[in-house]
Amino acid sequence: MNATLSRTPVVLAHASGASAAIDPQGAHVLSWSPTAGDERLFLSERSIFADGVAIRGGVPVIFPQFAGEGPLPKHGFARNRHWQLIEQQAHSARWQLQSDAQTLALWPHRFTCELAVTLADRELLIELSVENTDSQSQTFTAALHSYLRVGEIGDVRIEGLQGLRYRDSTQGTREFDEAAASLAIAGEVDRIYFDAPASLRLRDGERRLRIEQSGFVDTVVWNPGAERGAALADLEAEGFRRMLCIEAATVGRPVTLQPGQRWSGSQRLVAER
Ligand SMILES: O=P(O)(O)OC[C@H]1O[C@@H](O)[C@H](O)[C@@H](O)[C@@H]1O
Repeated sequence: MNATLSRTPVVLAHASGASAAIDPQGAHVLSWSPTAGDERLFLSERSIFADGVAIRGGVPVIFPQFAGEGPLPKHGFARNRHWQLIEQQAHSARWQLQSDAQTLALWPHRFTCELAVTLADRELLIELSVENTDSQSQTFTAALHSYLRVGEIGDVRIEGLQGLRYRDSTQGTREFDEAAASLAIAGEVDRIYFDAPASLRLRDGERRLRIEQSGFVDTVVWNPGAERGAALADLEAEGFRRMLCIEAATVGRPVTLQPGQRWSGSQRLVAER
């Protein structure tokens, strides 16, 4: 990674009072407040801001491999690369990541990714697109790995997952059907919900967050729990209590693009209360 590249975050602001900050490494949203003082994303106090090191919190962009679903380093390489800022306005900005010698050495496919971040009144929209700029087809998995800030993990509930098939990654590849209309998080949770709905709701005390996705077909729910959380060197003590990842993802059915084809997926966070 080029150490001379600036890591100064881009700060966006909207007339409604909303703000967001995005690090050029990974085009990584670090912070989103729909109103002043109401931070909705979790960012670990122990996160390491070194070039090429993944940030613990915010919204990591996962491409071209989700977790350990292939031969690449965990979660691929997009989150560890410097993205080029290609457009910036007061409340929106767009970054680009193109294949280069380093990405081709890891994954032999030419591509152009774009990430657009747009603030609106009580809303944050994150849109990822991938274009196959190669002469061969390419297949990938991807996610917007959002770390949502919560008051106390034991008190939150996720609505909208009932009836979905999921893979419980804490039990290898075993699959189950979600029975809960309102899912509580007790201990480590690491699940891929297949064919997820376009909208979920997170209840967190008085706060309500609507989580919408399009393009991405799955939703990942992850919290490391106490034991695994303590083993993450870049997560502060008891940090697992303050975070819940609800990720717009495409894992179960990877995307295949023919030369010249483009795929896009988005996640929209709406602070209802
Ligand atoms: O520690 P990392 O590489 O950022 O990954 C965090 C978690 O990311 C989640 O998306 C995965 O489902 C988990 O299995 C993984 O542990």
